Amino acid sequence: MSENMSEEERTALDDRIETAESSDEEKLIETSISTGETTTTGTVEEEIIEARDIDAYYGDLQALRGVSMSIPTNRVTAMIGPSGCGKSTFLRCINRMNDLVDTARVEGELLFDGQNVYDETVDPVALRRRIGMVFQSPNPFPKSIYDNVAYGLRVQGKTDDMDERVEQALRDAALWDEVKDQLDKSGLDLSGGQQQRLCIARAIAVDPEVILMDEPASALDPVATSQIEDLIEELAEDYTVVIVTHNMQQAARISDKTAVFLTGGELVEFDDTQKIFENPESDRVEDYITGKFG
Ligand SMILES: Nc1ncnc2c1ncn2[C@@H]1O[C@H](COP(=O)(O)OP(=O)(O)OP(=O)(O)O)[C@@H](O)[C@H]1O
Repeated sequence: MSENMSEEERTALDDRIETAESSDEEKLIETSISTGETTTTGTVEEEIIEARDIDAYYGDLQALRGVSMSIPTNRVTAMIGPSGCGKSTFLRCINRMNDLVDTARVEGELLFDGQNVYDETVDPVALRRRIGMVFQSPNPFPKSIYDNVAYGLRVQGKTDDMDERVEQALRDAALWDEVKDQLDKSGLDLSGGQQQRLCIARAIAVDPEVILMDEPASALDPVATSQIEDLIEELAEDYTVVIVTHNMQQAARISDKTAVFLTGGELVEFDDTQKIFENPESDRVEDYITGKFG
């Protein structure tokens, strides 16, 4: 419980806890005092990532302008907005993938689990183990299904119980039943949707805390897209998922929080998904959501 509460606040809180009907409600209140934020729907969430005033540049081009937001733990957070507004750039700031672009530069603070990922002491490779990524086009390695999943585990020296770990990752990615009898088959011989679930299995095999997804279903047909959407919702029980999507209906269907970026790399609104889609604060967001532009 917070040390900085006034006597009055403490008494008010004690009253609330006493009258809370269930122990779950008590837990909710407790969480709000330690780290959480109360959302527009009254739920309380812990945050795992906090962006503070992030500016990002590619050479002279400014791709993000003063972006600040807190991303809740074990939820799906969607980034939407018109083409070129900086959604992918923001996603790639989170696990420092932009380091791989020579001209890219990031200013501001991006806290993950309380530490600025841009601190000199942070090893980006170790960071990316904790914050995995799934890309737009499925990109399995030209290896067997088994080896695709085992790859990251071997790199990390986690070679004990390998068969169990591979199976678990494939199960968690909702692919096991389809591939369990053909684990030696090349990952490239799977369908597009299966390949993307294989990439998700590869990402989760190394047990990250956060999974970043950059339009993970945009190259897939409607059935495969729906499977990926179901999977994303399931993954959020164990992982924090941050997804960039062009598809507003997809964001509305699967995300808990939505960030709306508009042209010029500005984050215009960030809130509970329901609020963004039903009653946004900003007229520009309203126009975007209702298809008046973008
Ligand atoms: N590697 C790069 N080098 C130079 N400029 C880049 C690079 N990547 C992105 N940009 C530019 O940065 C801006 C933001 O791009 P970003 O890909 O983040 O937008 P986005 O909202 O994800 O777009 P889309 O929805 O089309 O994928 C754009 O003007 C883009 O042209």
